[in-house]
Amino acid sequence: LDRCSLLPIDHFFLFSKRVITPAGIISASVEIDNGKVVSILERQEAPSKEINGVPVMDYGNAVVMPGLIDAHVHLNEPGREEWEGFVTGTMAAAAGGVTSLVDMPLNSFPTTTSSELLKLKLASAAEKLMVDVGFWGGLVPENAANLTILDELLDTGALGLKSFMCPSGINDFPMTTGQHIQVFFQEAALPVLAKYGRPLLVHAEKEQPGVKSSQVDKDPRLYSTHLESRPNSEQEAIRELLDVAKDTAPGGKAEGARVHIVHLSDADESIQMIKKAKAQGLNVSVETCTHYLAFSSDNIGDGDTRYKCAPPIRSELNRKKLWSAVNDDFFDLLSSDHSPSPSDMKLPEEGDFMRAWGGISSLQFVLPATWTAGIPHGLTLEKLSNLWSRGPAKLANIYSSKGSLEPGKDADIVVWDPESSFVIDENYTIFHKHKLTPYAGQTLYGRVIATIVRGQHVYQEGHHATQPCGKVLLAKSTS
Ligand SMILES: NC(=O)N[C@H]1NC(=O)NC1=O
Ligand SMILES: [Zn+2]
Ligand SMILES: [Zn+2]
Repeated sequence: LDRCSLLPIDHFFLFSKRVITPAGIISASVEIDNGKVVSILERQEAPSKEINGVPVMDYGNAVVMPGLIDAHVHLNEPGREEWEGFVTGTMAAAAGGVTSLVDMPLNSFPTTTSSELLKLKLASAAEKLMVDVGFWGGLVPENAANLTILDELLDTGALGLKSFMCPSGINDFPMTTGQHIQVFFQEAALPVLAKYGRPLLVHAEKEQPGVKSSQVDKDPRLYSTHLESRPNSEQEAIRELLDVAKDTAPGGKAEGARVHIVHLSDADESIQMIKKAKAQGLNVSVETCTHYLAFSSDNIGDGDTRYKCAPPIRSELNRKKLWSAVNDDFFDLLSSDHSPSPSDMKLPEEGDFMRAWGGISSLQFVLPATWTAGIPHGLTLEKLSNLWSRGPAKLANIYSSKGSLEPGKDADIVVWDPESSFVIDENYTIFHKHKLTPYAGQTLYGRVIATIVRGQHVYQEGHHATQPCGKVLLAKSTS
């Protein structure tokens, strides 16, 4: 018995009337053998129970789609596994239809800022993964001017680098100022980023002088106190970052280097600047997160720190503008920025927004939450799939093997029912280590029926495979 899968067979067909392929949504049978998609054949009705002795799983009208790839997750292990960890994090991912994720270099201790520390991560992840997991390396002042350390970190397989332009909330992951990033980019864009073809991811927010201190007299239980402490926190950081990235355009001095802006919340000035940069050919990409598309400051109650994150969730008007940007194909991908903490660090009793941990717990819910928030805005299944699978696979450079359903690629699949709703109540199993989440109590559309990682049914209808058989996703070294 193969305990990696709830369906211990290597070779099988999936049938569904809604298979999401790069060529559109078709009624088809998908043949899977030895972890790979072998063929996708259009057919209107399910074949019989077997084809030449090979079993057929008939999923009827459920959607068969590439598994989600969440390129922005904090699993916090080693060092802070009491916050989340590889086991609970990847179980939640599997339950939510996420077949690969990329772990952030911070909130774990130590942070992932060198080859040795990445190896420590890899050792710590071994035999705990229910889905496939890659790793971003950290760019911090200490290594930003050390090309040898960065080269080794990428050579060991970090999928790219990530840095913060504001305090990260974690003392051992210090911020890189615009100045640091400028120097780093001048020195390393070609020999490090372009050499490996890997992106620099940036948390693009800047603290505004005087703003924080002007908040001290305000009521910390009001969401507005948090929101107004970071009013235009993204714009100035993005302006500086785009200035640094100007030579990434074709023919530019830094051609081949890529910059990615994580978790955009500001739908005004920041979007205009990024649009302009893209139009000028700069090699920049951008993500937003489900919580910015699902929630707005208008509906956050006093003291409800489950919603505290940075950049902050902004107004309802801003949320609508983010959806317009989704509809205009402005975003390259969506992510969770799952950044949980022990519940007491969210200060649920005091409800103090200024002192509570900033980070939202969401990994298990991003598929139904994105879909539910998107329905009134005309979100299509194909767009959802592109934003949650193709886009992140391209960012992480794993699109040759993942991120779409095509013959030859990994059979990473989520089977789900967009029309079926469920309530996240006390009867619903949350696999995150800590159950505090702003999605609690919500009714969401989009029940996950099965999650398949490289041909293995790792999750089906509330149950996980008994053995974690996820792989680490290491970038190929250039040598
Ligand atoms: N350290 C950390 O995970 N910070 C994350 N949390 C959040 O809300 N935004 C972040 O960048
Ligand atoms: Zn961030
Ligand atoms: Zn993050």
